[in-house]
Amino acid sequence: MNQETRGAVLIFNPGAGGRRGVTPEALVGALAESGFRAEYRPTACEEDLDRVLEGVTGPVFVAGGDGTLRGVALRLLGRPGAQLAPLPMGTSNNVAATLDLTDRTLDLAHAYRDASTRPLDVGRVTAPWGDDVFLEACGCGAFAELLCAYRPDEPKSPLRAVGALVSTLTSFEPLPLALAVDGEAHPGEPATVLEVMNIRATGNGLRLATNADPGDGLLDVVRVDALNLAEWVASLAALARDEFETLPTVQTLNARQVEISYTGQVFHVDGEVRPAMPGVTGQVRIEVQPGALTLLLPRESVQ
Ligand SMILES: Nc1ncnc2c1ncn2[C@@H]1O[C@H](COP(=O)(O)OP(=O)(O)OP(=O)(O)O)[C@@H](O)[C@H]1O
Repeated sequence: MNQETRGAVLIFNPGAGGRRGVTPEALVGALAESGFRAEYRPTACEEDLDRVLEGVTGPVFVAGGDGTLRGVALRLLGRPGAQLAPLPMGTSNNVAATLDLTDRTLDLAHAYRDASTRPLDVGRVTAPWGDDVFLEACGCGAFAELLCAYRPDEPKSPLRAVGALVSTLTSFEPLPLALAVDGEAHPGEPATVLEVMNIRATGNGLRLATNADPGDGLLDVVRVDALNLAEWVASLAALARDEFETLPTVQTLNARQVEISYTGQVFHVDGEVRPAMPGVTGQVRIEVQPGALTLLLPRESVQ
């Protein structure tokens, strides 16, 4: 691809957790050396993206974490020619980690000198609370409850995270869920976690779907049985070893379409919470939209 005179837009989240002294000016300079005339369009909050991305097509470099990438991705959906170019600068960077974008932000901007495109699937959700789109994952159970207890809209706090973990683990009851995958019913015991994943990790780098590929046109359904204390400990140890899917308490299925019974339980969509709606019943329907977005990535990271 000849990138010598390509115009582009740079989105830079000054509040992203992994910024470490990187500036938008330094990124514009590095991208210029990589062959992109990147115009930096400042944003003070996610809502500003509506204004700065109006009518934008072509490459959009996103310096930020998963929240910033989600904000840009949702606005580029359905725009022909738009390309999402991640420059991971967040705390967890789950999407970037799945794409093997592990270089430092500025080094990565230089690596775009030799860039190439690849498709990125998204998950589409139709639920009693409304319609949603996810890049990472959507699910219910202990992780969604934990995120809800943590209150992700408030400033990050390790102390609040510990409090949320303790309150969730001591009060959580496994959910008796009806699950259908590509139209086939999967009866099972109550579940501790049910996650529909597009990438390998969600939350604070929880690698629940070790082998997920965000461009294969499939979602990974990860279901965890009710756990006793020893199994909780084994699960955490397996997560740390990146072997979560090998646990006997975990089932993983590939799916194009998933239906989960809804009895008002808390869900999460990427890093956002969809709070409990007591008394409401129905279905949560989740479908993959293959290649809904186009990624622009350094060629060395495109398999
Ligand atoms: N374009 C933007 N400009 C300014 N602020 C933004 C923008 N997009 C999102 N934000 C705000 O910044 C917060 C943090 O962003 P982000 O999630 O990208 O960083 P992080 O939390 O450090 O990374 P990660 O989600 O990978 O752990 C978001 O929750 C949102 O409130």
